[in-house]
Amino acid sequence: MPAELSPIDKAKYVSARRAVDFVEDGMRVGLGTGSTAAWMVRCLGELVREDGMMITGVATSTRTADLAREVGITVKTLDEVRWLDLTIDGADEFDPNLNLIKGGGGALLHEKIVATASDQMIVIADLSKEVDRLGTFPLPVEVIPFGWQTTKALIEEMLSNVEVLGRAASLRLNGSEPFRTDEGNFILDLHLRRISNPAQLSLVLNQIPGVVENGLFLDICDILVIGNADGTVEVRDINNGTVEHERVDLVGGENLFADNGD
Ligand SMILES: O=C[C@H](O)[C@H](O)[C@H](O)COP(=O)(O)O
Repeated sequence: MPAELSPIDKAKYVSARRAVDFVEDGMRVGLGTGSTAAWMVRCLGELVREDGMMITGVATSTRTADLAREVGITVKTLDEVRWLDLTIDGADEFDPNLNLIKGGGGALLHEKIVATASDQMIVIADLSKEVDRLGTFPLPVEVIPFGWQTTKALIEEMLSNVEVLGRAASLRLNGSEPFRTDEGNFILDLHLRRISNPAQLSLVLNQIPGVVENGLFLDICDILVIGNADGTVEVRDINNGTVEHERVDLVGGENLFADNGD
């Protein structure tokens, strides 16, 4: 008897299940990182194993690559594939224009490179990620370890010149050590509370020496699939302005549950 999913896992599963409907045989697919994206990788693996779908996955983190191989997806590097048909990924926040904050799991750099290399980006999320204005979730910024305290001070100084409510930056830790990204870099989390001009902030952040990339994903997401615990999903398409409501069968998620490791 499969285990019952928690409400949050039901929401994540149905968003992931609906999103993989966009994947077609032969596609090159960017595979996001995080707990919602892990559901998507599991769903895709099922399509590969049970329906014989042929896809090539490009993973945005080593943990996603490991999971994808485990479930039967062929994984290649972005340099082998170059361009992707679509990327499916989670988000930490989304606003009404489908602008995002990402990087809660520290994978923002690879995620942004992969999403930018894709014809289409589909974001999967539950309603807890919806905000009127970005900034409640601390904005992750990937910085190189060399001189990171100077980089942090430059970021905090810059923040006094842009329209945000908070100004503090904190070094992300893994236990007592700095958290390391897949590139060996550090993450500074910016506690901004409200970002009035995300485009301006993204530009100025990326001009600071030592900053590699920031977690603002602006004008990159094409379709957002919001999952709910009752099995309903909302599919918002920013390009054609449509919003559709559908229902997804939850039983498939319970069968996948035992294996969903992220
Ligand atoms: O670095 C991690 C990614 O940007 C994730 O997609 C994001 O943090 C959302 O993760 P989750 O689906 O676990 O909430």
